[in-house]
Amino acid sequence: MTTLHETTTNTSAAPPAVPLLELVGVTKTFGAMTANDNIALSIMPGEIHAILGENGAGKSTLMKMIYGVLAPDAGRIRWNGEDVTIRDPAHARRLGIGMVFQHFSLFETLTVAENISLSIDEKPATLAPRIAAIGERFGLPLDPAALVHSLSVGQRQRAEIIRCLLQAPRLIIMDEPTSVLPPSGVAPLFETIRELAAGGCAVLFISHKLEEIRSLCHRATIMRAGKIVGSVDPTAETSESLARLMIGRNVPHPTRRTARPGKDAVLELRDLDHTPNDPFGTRLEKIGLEVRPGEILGIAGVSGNGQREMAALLSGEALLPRAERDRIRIAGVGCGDADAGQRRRMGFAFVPEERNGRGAVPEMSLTLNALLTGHGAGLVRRGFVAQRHARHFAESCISAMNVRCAGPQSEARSLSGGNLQKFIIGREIRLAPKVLVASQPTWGVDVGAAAAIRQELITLRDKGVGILIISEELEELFEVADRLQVLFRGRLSPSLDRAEADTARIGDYMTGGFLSAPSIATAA
Ligand SMILES: Nc1ncnc2c1ncn2[C@@H]1O[C@H](COP(=O)(O)OP(=O)(O)OP(=O)(O)O)[C@@H](O)[C@H]1O
Repeated sequence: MTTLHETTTNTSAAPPAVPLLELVGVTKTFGAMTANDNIALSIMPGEIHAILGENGAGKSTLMKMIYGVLAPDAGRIRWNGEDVTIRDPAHARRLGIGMVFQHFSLFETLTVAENISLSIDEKPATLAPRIAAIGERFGLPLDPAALVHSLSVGQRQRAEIIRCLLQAPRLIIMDEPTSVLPPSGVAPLFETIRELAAGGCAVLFISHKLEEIRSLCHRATIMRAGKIVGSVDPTAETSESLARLMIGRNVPHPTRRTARPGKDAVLELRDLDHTPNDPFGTRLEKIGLEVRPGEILGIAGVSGNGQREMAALLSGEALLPRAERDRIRIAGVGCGDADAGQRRRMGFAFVPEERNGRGAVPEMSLTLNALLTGHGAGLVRRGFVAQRHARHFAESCISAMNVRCAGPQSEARSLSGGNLQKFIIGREIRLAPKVLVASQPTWGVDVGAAAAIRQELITLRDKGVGILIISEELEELFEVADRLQVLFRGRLSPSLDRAEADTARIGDYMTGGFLSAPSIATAA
């Protein structure tokens, strides 16, 4: 293993290069939890530097200190060879540090341009064409006039990335920037990053996608439980060896046997047309699908093609008129007009793509978050919360999913992104549903935990549960789904068995290839 300095020190007579950013002995604790322990790190101008680590390893905490969101308890931060105390994000931006957050920091009721104008100090009207232009140039198309609450997670992340690029930073911190980008958006983003680096901008890049790190980054620093455990040239590693360095063991691959689905569907959408209230939403047309007990149906497609609208209709967040209730059926019973609580009582469980706000209440403890959807599962008795049961239930989610936290009393917001996701999945699985709908189930989750979640989903399927997974990650769908359908511009493709669903076929469907098929064209 080489160290950073071995690769960056110039052996000629040129003066030693000064790191753009240097961390010396940086430490941060939260109560008894040491999130960052004596961190030493240096980044040169023009370097694309990956920070790798399991969920909860301390990556985001470290980035937040560099961006002035958190203050270190000990240690020094040096910028361009001089000690600095980064007081807040505005100070970081003045220094030339930009950050794309994993949890979005956009105001929902403002437009994209209004949001960006808050940190750029330029009028939304003059910003709008620049936003459109930079979006166009970097393959991140986005309507500057769109209200943020109407955007998908992927589109919100685009807004964050564009905001950061507009500030022309000298160091750009990207916390899982590709996790919700469409596959076609990754290559242009990498081109952007390479261009930025060629111009001398340093990039700190956090990702759980090891192939991305191998193809993009010059160095990778590996963190485990708050400490740096290594620094490598990722191009000289394989994904397996990087994963091993990160989690300290080989990553298991989920095992599965052929599905033996039951006959009668546990979830059906029949010829469903739906125009969302949101003017920026996607209209759904003639959506039809069936999930039987003991099978996993995967919905592939790039986010923004109706995934949000479909998830809202499935979960009961958006309702159909009573006359159309039969277009959505759970275990054969029409429920299109039933609210989320009624559907849950019918055996429906749901993992939304947004863990904060929809999947969990950030300010509440994990026990109370377990109660949110688990109250019907014996956690409330005679109108009173059964405290002990609720705590045990939360504890069982924590231990089964290996959630890194201080215990069931921890507030949801104190968990790292991936750990909160693991908790939410664990909670929904433990409700013993008849049907589970999970949207982007492993978004932001490390490779080891993603494999564990996929295995849990397969095990749940084998117990006879019908599962619908909406995911942008084709690899994931190929690993867990028994059948696949693709959502494109609010239309759902015919179903393909996993054996017939190769990347080329799905890719064709993802660009609307199925719409020219005679049966669909007629239906249109
Ligand atoms: N505000 C906070 N209060 C208490 N604990 C916190 C707080 N912020 C972070 N932690 C804890 O610090 C540890 C490191 O969290 P951090 O978010 O830095 O991890 P991460 O490596 O970015 O994980 P992920 O890959 O899941 O995003 C976690 O155990 C987390 O629970």
